[in-house]
Amino acid sequence: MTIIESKDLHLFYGEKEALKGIDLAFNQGEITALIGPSGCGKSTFLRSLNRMNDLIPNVTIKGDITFKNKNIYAEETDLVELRKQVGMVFQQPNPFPFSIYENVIYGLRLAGKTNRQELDQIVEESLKAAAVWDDVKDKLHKSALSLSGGQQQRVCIARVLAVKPEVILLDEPTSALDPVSSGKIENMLYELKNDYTMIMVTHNMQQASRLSDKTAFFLNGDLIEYDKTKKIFLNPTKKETEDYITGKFG
Ligand SMILES: Nc1ncnc2c1ncn2[C@@H]1O[C@H](COP(=O)(O)OP(=O)(O)OP(=O)(O)O)[C@@H](O)[C@H]1O
Repeated sequence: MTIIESKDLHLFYGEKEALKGIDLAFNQGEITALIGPSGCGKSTFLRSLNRMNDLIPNVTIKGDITFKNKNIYAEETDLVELRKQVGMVFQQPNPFPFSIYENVIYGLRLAGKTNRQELDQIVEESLKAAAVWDDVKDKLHKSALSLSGGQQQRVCIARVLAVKPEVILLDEPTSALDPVSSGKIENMLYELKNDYTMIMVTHNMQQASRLSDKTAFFLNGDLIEYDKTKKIFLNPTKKETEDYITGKFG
């Protein structure tokens, strides 16, 4: 079942057309990898899915994005609610300068939740799901900034999980991390696969092929090919896809 979908999506930064009519539908419970050379529009597309591009001046968007059959660009859209349901993890871990505990419950506090017992439980569940509970359980009230980059990224993922999103957007979530931390996050995302729909920009072809059900290949603002990950990696239809996968460019 489709949960989020773009229809003929065009995005301009000033005069520059960064997305040239993207049609893509994401199924509930699947992980999709967005791949393609630098500057082809992957992050721009990802950010459009929860309206993060709204924050950038001079952006014009045409076409539609629907989340659970509702147009997210409609005037009545509640952006806080949208970003809760369609959460985002960035390339650089971005914990707030508060304690680990306060980071995880940030969204819940905004939503007015104050029951200590309930918050404690959500903190534990979210940190466990993000595979960082054992690292931090004895220092929940220490600053999140005191953690390693990999631990910070997992706390940021816990922060997203705590508000129970339906879709998680990940923009190169492991590219700033060492291989051990990256591996931990990859395994954790794999475990979360059944409970969430995930859409992930990655430059790491092994990561895309290990983790994702579907892969979308972008080039110069166009979607060139979108299919099951196996098909894209083993038997792509388009020559451009094959050239990219085999490392001929990018
Ligand atoms: N805030 C912005 N203002 C103007 N142009 C932008 C902005 N962000 C991105 N662009 C341009 O839009 C195009 C697509 O960029 P985008 O970051 O989406 O590509 P990408 O495929 O995610 O690249 P990378 O893999 O390097 O992150 C590029 O030409 C980029 O220079």
